Amino acid sequence: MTLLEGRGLTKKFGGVVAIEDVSFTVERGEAVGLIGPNGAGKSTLFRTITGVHPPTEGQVFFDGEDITGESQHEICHRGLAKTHQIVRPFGSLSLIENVAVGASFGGRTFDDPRERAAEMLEFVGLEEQMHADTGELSVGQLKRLEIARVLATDPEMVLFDEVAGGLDPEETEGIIDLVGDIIDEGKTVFLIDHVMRALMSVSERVMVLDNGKLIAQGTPEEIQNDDQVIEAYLGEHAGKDLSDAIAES
Ligand SMILES: Nc1ncnc2c1ncn2[C@@H]1O[C@H](COP(=O)(O)OP(=O)(O)OP(=O)(O)O)[C@@H](O)[C@H]1O
Repeated sequence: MTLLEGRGLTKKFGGVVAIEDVSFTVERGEAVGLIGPNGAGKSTLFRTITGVHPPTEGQVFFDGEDITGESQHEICHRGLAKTHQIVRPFGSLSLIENVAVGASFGGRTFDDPRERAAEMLEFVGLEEQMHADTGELSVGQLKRLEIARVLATDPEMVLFDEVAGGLDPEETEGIIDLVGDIIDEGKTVFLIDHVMRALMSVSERVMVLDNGKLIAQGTPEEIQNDDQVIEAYLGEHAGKDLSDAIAES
């Protein structure tokens, strides 16, 4: 059953067409990856879905309802949440306080937001740092904190925007394992990542954006052998084929 659907989504910034006529569906419980060269429109698509900015044209449906034009807050309350590409916690608050604030975003009420925050921090492996200052965290730990913040809102579906960006290989593996745990818990997941090997290891299906257009979708294996996808990436990794780009990512 379809949980998220985009119909003819276009987003223009002045003369720049960031995404153009993008239509897609994500089924309940599915894990879908979104790839594409730099500037292809991936983050814009995620922001358009989650109410950061409304589409110029087209509609977004979540759980059968038209959510086009709703605020981030309203969309979060429906159970559709997104991690931020650049994590900016409240520096003056401890980890548990940051996540407890997250638990209240979207207007959801929990009997004890701190208890919920503590559970989420444990789930992402930050229980020992619960009362620490966010300034003491590594990039990998900040990404885990961001995941805890989003999970605290009790989403049915999570959009991960480059959750492995800027991490070393070991941290990347840890974060991707965590995304795998979230998928195993039954959440529907849509994720962008430049670390394609990692993305393909957790995605059942992969969609490809190039120049704002959805040019292909299929299983990770189909995508790696798709001529249009290989061509889109050849521009970025001149002289290499897609499998090399994936192996090196
Ligand atoms: N707020 C904005 N104002 C103006 N132009 C924007 C804005 N956001 C995105 N763009 C433009 O839209 C296009 C798509 O950008 P977007 O960040 O969505 O691509 P991306 O695929 O996520 O790229 P990357 O992989 O480098 O993060 C780019 O040309 C970008 O400059």
